[in-house]
Amino acid sequence: MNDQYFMDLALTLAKSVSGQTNPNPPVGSVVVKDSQIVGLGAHLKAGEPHAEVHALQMAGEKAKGATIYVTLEPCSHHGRTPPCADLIIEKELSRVVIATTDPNEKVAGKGIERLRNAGLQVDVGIRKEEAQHVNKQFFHFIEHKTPYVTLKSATSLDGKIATVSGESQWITNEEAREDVHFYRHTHDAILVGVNTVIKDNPSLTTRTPLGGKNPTRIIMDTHLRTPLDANVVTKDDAPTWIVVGNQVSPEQKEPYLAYPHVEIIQLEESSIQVKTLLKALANRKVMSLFVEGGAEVNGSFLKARAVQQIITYIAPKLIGGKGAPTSIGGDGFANLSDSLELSIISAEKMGTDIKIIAEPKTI
Ligand SMILES: Nc1c(/N=C/[C@H](O)[C@H](O)[C@H](O)COP(=O)(O)O)[nH]c(=O)[nH]c1=O
Repeated sequence: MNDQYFMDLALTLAKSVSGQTNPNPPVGSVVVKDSQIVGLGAHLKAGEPHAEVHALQMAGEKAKGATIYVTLEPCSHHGRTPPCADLIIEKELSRVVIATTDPNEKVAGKGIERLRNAGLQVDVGIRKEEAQHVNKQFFHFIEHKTPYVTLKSATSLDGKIATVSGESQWITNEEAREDVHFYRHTHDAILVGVNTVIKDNPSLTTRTPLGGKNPTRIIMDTHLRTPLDANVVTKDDAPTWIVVGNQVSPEQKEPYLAYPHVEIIQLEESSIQVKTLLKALANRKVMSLFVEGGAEVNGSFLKARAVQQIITYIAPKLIGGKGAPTSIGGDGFANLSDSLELSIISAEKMGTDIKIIAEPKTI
């Protein structure tokens, strides 16, 4: 047995609650005494006990003299729950192993300092990269005060998202389409352009075999063309925010007031700038955004370089056609040197299709 073994278990617990702890980070914790696991836990929901509290509750008396593994530095400030650092001291553990420190400059290092001042041995950095990956949405939001953006595309092998006649359902297979719903569950909001609403009339809800959290539906719709009979308007299984430009009149907005779950967010500018949109969403505590297209919307996010993760599903079929749309439209980059350089994080078969996860190269 070693520290990595127990931290891997804590990370598995943290990964398992991705998407349900927002606006808090997903955290996992394991308590070990004489190489025996005596307690484990994860933070299950914002406002409820932190992972350490669950693990220490399970450990009971065995916590005395034990080691606690936690994927994120124990909190030292009074949030909606008392500080975990104080609880660890009170339960008289002897050692604390932390994967990564808190990115929030207000609290970074304070929990560690308090634990060391109380005489506990504290080791930091076991499985640091993995923990930062588990918390990537939360860390990005804290550091940049703007939502973590995942751009998703589903294309044919020749990069098309529809035929020249506009037919698009379906290009990728059942398994790939179900996989998309996992990302809907783990992101606070999902965004599509009004053309996708008009063409596909999507519901944008999370439909996995066991359900899942529905993200807030965001429609980029400068001139408010979202049809009143669209699913995102008539169905209230998730909030719908329609983002419009400053030329939309009160009369145009009035019919949407009949739908309590629909809200119109009017920006100061005539055409929606991605950066302004993201700021407005961050102000509404949207920490993560899943962009499902279409091509023009994807093009605007690419141009703004406002993308942290790209998920592409590729089906083994060729569609062709000069006029058939590809996954990223817009103006694009005239010079190759301006293209967005990526790192391929993973490439895996998904039934007959391929799923590729990529991230922009860190500058
Ligand atoms: N055309 C394809 C996709 N098309 C994605 C479009 O955004 C489509 O409108 C929404 O996925 C529909 O949402 P909902 O199911 O009604 O909630 N996405 C895919 O993953 N594969 C494809 O083949």
